[in-house]
Amino acid sequence: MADMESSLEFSSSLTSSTLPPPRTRIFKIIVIGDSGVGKTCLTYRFCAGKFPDKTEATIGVDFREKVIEIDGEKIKVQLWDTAGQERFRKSMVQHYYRNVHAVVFVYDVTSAASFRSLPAWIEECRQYALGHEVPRILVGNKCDLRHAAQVSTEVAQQFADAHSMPLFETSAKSPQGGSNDSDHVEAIFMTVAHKLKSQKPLVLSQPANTVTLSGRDQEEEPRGSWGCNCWRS
Ligand SMILES: Nc1nc2c(ncn2[C@@H]2O[C@H](COP(=O)(O)OP(=O)(O)OP(=O)(O)O)[C@@H](O)[C@H]2O)c(=O)[nH]1
Repeated sequence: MADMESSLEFSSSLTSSTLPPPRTRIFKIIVIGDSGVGKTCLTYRFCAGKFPDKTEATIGVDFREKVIEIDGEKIKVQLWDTAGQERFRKSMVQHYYRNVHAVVFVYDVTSAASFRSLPAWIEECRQYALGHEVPRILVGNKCDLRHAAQVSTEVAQQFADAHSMPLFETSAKSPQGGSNDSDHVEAIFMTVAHKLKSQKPLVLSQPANTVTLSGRDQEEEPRGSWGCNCWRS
């Protein structure tokens, strides 16, 4: 009996010490759009849960991460907040586009110019070989400034439909996402994460107890297809 107990003890300690740590999947999502549309505020809002006190133009790229749990699985959402200003993005741009799992295009609902720039941002994605198999969403930010809106929901929806993207209108600033009919920032990124999680095959992963600040050196794995625009939350 004593032998049996000690062998059980041995086998359980062997199991716990030899099992690899559980792996946490990482979803790399890049956020792009003109300077000033609110990319930093949106990513900060999702990761820190609040509107930042103060922001400055992003130089190169900033990373923000948040671990979320979906259906009992911990997933790391890694948001790459890219610089909108050309002079601050040139040297970094090729790094944004490596191993990307989803793209968030942002425009400012109070800036028609930022909306008109969207085709150029889509074209840049195409140049870096991000095709329609990579999930993309369109976000109209600053809905708390509806009175100053220059881009109507109808026009934005037509553009989104033409590019097979779901449209979300939100506010990084308002606690409730802007007006009553606006989307919550958290819900938008969670919707993207749910979609990515449901994709097969699996995406990047790492042991749960390691920290990654950059996705640059991670190996690429095949992605599933996600071309339809029918998954609005
Ligand atoms: N009213 C309002 N202002 C916002 C909102 N989101 C961002 N802003 C403001 O818009 C300005 C630009 O926001 P950022 O998040 O720095 O913009 P960005 O797109 O990251 O800009 P770059 O880093 O230059 O590419 C700041 O003054 C923010 O306070 C919003 O939802 N509502």
